[in-house]
Formats: sequence, structure tokens, C-alpha cells
Amino acid sequence: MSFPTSSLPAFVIPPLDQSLAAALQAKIDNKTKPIGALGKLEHVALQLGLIQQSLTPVLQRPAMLVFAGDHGVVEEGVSPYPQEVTRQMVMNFLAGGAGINVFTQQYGMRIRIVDAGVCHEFSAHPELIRAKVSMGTNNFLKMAAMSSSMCAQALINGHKLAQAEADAGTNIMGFGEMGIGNTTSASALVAVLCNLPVEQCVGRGTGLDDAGVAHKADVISQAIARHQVDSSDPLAVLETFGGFEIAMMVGAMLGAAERRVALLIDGFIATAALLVASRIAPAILEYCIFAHCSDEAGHQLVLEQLQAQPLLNLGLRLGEGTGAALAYPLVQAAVNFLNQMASFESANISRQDAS
Ligand SMILES: Cc1cc2ncn([C@H]3O[C@H](COP(=O)(O)O)[C@@H](O)[C@H]3O)c2cc1C
Ligand SMILES: O=C(O)c1cccnc1
Repeated sequence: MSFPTSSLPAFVIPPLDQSLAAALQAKIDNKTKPIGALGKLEHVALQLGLIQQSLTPVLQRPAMLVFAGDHGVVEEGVSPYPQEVTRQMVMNFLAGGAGINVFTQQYGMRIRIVDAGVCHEFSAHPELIRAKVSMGTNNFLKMAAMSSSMCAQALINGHKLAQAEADAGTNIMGFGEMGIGNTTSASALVAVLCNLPVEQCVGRGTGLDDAGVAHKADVISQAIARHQVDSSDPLAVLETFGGFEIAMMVGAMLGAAERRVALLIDGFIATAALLVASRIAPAILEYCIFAHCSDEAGHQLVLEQLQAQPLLNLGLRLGEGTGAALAYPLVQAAVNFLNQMASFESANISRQDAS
């Protein structure tokens, strides 16, 4: 079933209401520490207070949505791994054996795996959301990765399922992905939307050697030259370069921010999805906590484009939402210091000498 593009939600994300900003900053500054001494945690505490419009924000029902999809462009030899690894990893997620399962379990996060477009029909499973648009994208070197109506359907599916999670009580959501070949899609999206040289946007992905990276860049450059897509039209760029898991993540990010959920942004692919979302509704960036800087060449560039300051730099290059999950305890720490730390008054601590 496909949806006409006209049925897309309006994606209205208001900028954060700043009316509590001064009171939140005063509360942060009154904690028993030198001004600013908790660094980026202070920014996260302020941001969560503004998102929730509360001086005492709380984290509820933390959730990780992992979107999976296959990529036709894999037939061009852009990944060292075969396409079937996408399906096999979905089975691994459902069996609880992947990196993201270990970390979400460690931090008490709920996990849901979303079939956005894997080339396999999965049986029902309590942790699997079956939202497949198609059995993988087209090879974008030859034609657009997906049709407009498929892209719209992916956005709508993602939007709906993130809002269902929010309506069930989730107010912090991580976004992960699985899709062999998706660093190629993400590199193309970043190169086109940011008008950057392809060579700066490609990396090793799952482990290409130098010749492999050069080939990947060549495939992307040829595709960009062929499609001549309007870089100021984010939906056209998304349709052209895919993939379904990226498009569904775009819809989910937009849907979650509309519900005032804090978004935990993972690595290169998730950030490429956010880049698309930010071109649709720029205020989404105010709802984002950037978890980490991945080792994938290109991630740092796109983070700079978004003026993002990630919390961690651990040399990760896995995806799945693992970086977002690993940053979650830091977000908990930000909320906890805001709610639990003593103030100068309550602890009878002398303030800085006025001079
Ligand atoms: C076993 C395995 C588990 C993974 N989990 C995430 N990815 C990551 O690698 C893929 C992107 O890299 P490329 O574009 O080079 O194919 C994505 O699926 C991403 O989530 C994995 C990759 C593999 C092989
Ligand atoms: O940064 C990422 O998300 C990433 C990097 C390499 C491979 N897969 C994912």
C-alpha cells in the first residue's frame, strides 16, 4: 500500500519555549560546584528542563528504536559484508545477542526492532515492529532508491510508531539502524545536502580498505552526477539515496520531537537521518542530544554542520544505536544532579567572593 506525498503529516516542531531558561540556569548555578563545572552535563540538564518545561525534568520509559533496511547499492561492492547480514543481524537483535541489546539491557532501556525494508519476511516477535515498505531499496547508481510514495510511507510509518511510543510514556528516545550498505546512503545524503566533496563524506564503514573507499566514493559521485537532484529539496534527496531505515528514522525523529521527546542521536547514519529531518523542520535540533562522534570519516563533518557538540568520543563505528545507549547514563546524571544535588543555601557552602 502506498501513500500519496500529500498525506504526509505537517511536521510542525515549535522552537523550545525559553521562558524557564533563566530559572533553570539559576538552579544549575546554585548547585554546590563552581559555575559551569559540570560542563556539557549542564547543557543537557538545561535542555531537558526546556524540553519538558520543568525545573525538575524526569526520564521516563527510555526507548531505543532500531530501524533495519536493505540497500540495492550493495550490488556495487560498497560494503565488505553481504546483504544477508542485515536479516541475520535482525535475528540477532531479536535473540538479544547484539551490542545494542547488551547496552540497552545494561541501562534498562526498552528496545524495539523495526523492519523498515529488509529483504526478508520475518515472523511475528514481541520486539519486532513490522513496518516494511519494500524488500530493500533500488540500486541508486541506476535509479532512485525509492519512489516518492514509498518514501512518504516510510516517513509516515516512522512518525506513527515514534508517536505511539511517546503516547505510551516515553520521553527520551534513541534511534539506531542496521542495513548493510547504509554508510554509502548516508555519505550521499550528507554530500548532497551539505554540498560537500564526496571524498570528505565517505569512510571505511564496516572495514573497506583504501581502494574500497575510493570505489565507494566513485559510485556515490557517479550517482550524484546522474540524478542531479535539487539539494534544497530534502525529500527528493532522501528518495534518491535512501534507505528505508533512514527514511523511517527521519519520520520517527520528527514524530518524537513533535511530542516533546528528547532525541538521543547515535552515529553517522542516524546523524544523516537527522540532517534530513532538520531540513524539513529545523527546530528539531533543539530536541537533540548528540551522543557521540563516530570514527566514520564524515561524522565529525556533519556534526560540525549541525553545530553539535557530542558527549562522547569513544572511537565507536558500529551503529545500531550503541553510542546513543552508551550516552544514556550521562543524561541520567544530568537529570540527577539537577534534581538531587544540594544548593549553596541547603548545604551552607560559602559562595565565590565578590570581586
Ligand atoms: C555484523 C555486523 C553488525 C553490525 N551492526 C551494525 N552495523 C553497521 O554496519 C553497517 C554499515 O556499514 P557498511 O555501509 O560498510 O555496510 C550498518 O548495518 C551499520 O548499522 C553492522 C555491520 C556488521 C557487518
Ligand atoms: O557511525 C556509525 O553509525 C557507523 C559507522 C560505521 C558503520 N556503521 C555505523
